[in-house]
Amino acid sequence: MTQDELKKLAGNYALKYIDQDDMIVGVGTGSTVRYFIEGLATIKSRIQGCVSSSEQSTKLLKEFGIPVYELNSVGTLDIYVDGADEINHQLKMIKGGGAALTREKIIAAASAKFVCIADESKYVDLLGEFPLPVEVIPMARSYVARELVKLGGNPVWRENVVTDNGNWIIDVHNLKILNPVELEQKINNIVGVVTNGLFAMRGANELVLARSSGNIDVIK
Ligand SMILES: O=C[C@H](O)[C@H](O)[C@H](O)COP(=O)(O)O
Repeated sequence: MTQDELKKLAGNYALKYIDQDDMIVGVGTGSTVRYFIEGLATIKSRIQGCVSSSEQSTKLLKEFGIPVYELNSVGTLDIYVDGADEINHQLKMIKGGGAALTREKIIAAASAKFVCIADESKYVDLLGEFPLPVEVIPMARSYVARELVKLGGNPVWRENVVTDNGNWIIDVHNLKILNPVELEQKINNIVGVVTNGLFAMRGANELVLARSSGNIDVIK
């Protein structure tokens, strides 16, 4: 199966988590989530709506006629479904390849359960081969980059990308992330960092993993 077919398989499988009527579902961003949103559209009469993690997902949800709510107007969400750029065996992730990391992290924090949907290529032993995205306040870009070098990384500014929050992204290459929780905290403590793409303090609760064979494994 192609990677795209596997993403679709994982996205459709996650519909099983919409197991009550009138749920408000937290939705992530990206090409895997796109399939989940397409699936949600087929059961939209059963849900109340969604909270969206990006302008891109909001646009798609609205095109499908799915109501989109502000996070501030709803309570704790039962479920948040999102993809990942890398996920390890402890279900800690690197996210933000699509620059949506900050809103994603906020909705994940405000949700009771985080279900990650991914194809097998995302499942890794050690996080860090995928460059770690860091969202920064624009004026802090060079300062933050110098601090990231001190942490052993090779920061590269993702030029021409502005996040939904009006900020910039630095991708940190060559990090061997042996302690994701510690690194997440250290990077978040650099002044000028909005957040970084390590989802380690709050990882996923379940991973819906589409194996290249076409089988789905649910890892908890
Ligand atoms: O900012 C983007 C998000 O963190 C995505 O969840 C992540 O990049 C995975 O996206 P995709 O499903 O397109 O690989």
